[in-house]
Amino acid sequence: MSLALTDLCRYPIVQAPMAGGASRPELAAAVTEAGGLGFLAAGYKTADGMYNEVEQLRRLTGGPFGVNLFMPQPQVADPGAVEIYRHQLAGEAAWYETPLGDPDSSGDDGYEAKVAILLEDPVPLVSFTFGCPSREVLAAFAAAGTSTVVTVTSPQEARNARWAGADALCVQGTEAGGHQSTHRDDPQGGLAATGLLPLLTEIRESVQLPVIAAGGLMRGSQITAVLAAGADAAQLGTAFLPCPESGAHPLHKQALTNPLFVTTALTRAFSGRPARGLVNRFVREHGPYAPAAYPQVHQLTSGLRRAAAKAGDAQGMALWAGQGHRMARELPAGELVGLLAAEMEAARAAVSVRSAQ
Ligand SMILES: Cc1cc2nc3c(=O)[nH]c(=O)nc-3n(C[C@H](O)[C@H](O)[C@H](O)COP(=O)(O)O)c2cc1C
Repeated sequence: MSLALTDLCRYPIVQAPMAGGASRPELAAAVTEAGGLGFLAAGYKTADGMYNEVEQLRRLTGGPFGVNLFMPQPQVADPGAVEIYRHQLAGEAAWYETPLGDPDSSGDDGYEAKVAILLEDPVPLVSFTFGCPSREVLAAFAAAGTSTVVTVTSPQEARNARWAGADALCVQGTEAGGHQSTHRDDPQGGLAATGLLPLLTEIRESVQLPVIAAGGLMRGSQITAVLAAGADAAQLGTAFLPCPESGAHPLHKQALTNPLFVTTALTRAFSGRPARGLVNRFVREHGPYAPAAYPQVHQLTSGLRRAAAKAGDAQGMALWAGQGHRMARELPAGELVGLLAAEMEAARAAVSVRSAQ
């Protein structure tokens, strides 16, 4: 089965799955109802938590949607490096009056159980992040009538995903907010080497699969540009963060366009894996020292992140955002989808006028 996104939704606009609470069923439903494709994020949730959200979403819309799963990560981190980072974060724990998490607690978020639920009660689309599922798992989804998307950050990952049987790829450039979805974490900084457009072009030339482009896309004109470069659809995360239906923390929403947060960076500070977020005090102080240790660092800092959010301290929160964050617009999700579609149309018209001259 190959993925005909245009059969699934009116506009080639995918709302990115966003773990950590942003992509709530209300957000996914509003996007789907407006003619885009809404997504739920199952990462960091229990299998029951994912199931409840799927049921909630089904009550809100009869339209198509996707569910995103994190691939389980091998626990290969250097324990000495994690201990040193724990020592470094002791001052944060004292400041926020909260203990550091246990880095060795199981990082298993119930991948197998989630796969079993989604096979028993199929959804239209399932996407995978941080790796590629086995051929057996992808074949089982195909047999259940579910289309599969594997997120890739390099041509090699794209070829592997095609071999494994993915129906489509989500090509993620380094501009993207949140974690880089590299299939292997390279301690030297991650394998994702290029921005979206060159990566998209290279993958389109070597892998014949439908492609969803992701990373830094905030305006309809940018979506038109990636479609012209060979993408079948665009996946936007940061653009949907400020929507009233998004569950992002109010400080996170405000920070996107706050001139205090000028820039983003890829940092391991919060999770031990490269992820793009606004540069705040925590990123500046700890990013350079954070070890390549996912999910150990994620577990170590989980209480700190919660405490900073509770204290209303954006300088200690993980403010995931893509490079286009300054262009974020606070609109209801349905209106944002309509505006993006109108901007795409305007950009297409401008190009055809220019080429006719
Ligand atoms: C807050 C946030 C959380 C994210 N969580 C996930 C996730 O759970 N699964 C996933 O595949 N991608 C996740 N992403 C990455 C998006 O899928 C997508 O690649 C990215 O948002 C595209 O870049 P943009 O934010 O500039 O639009 C997340 C992004 C953000 C901003």
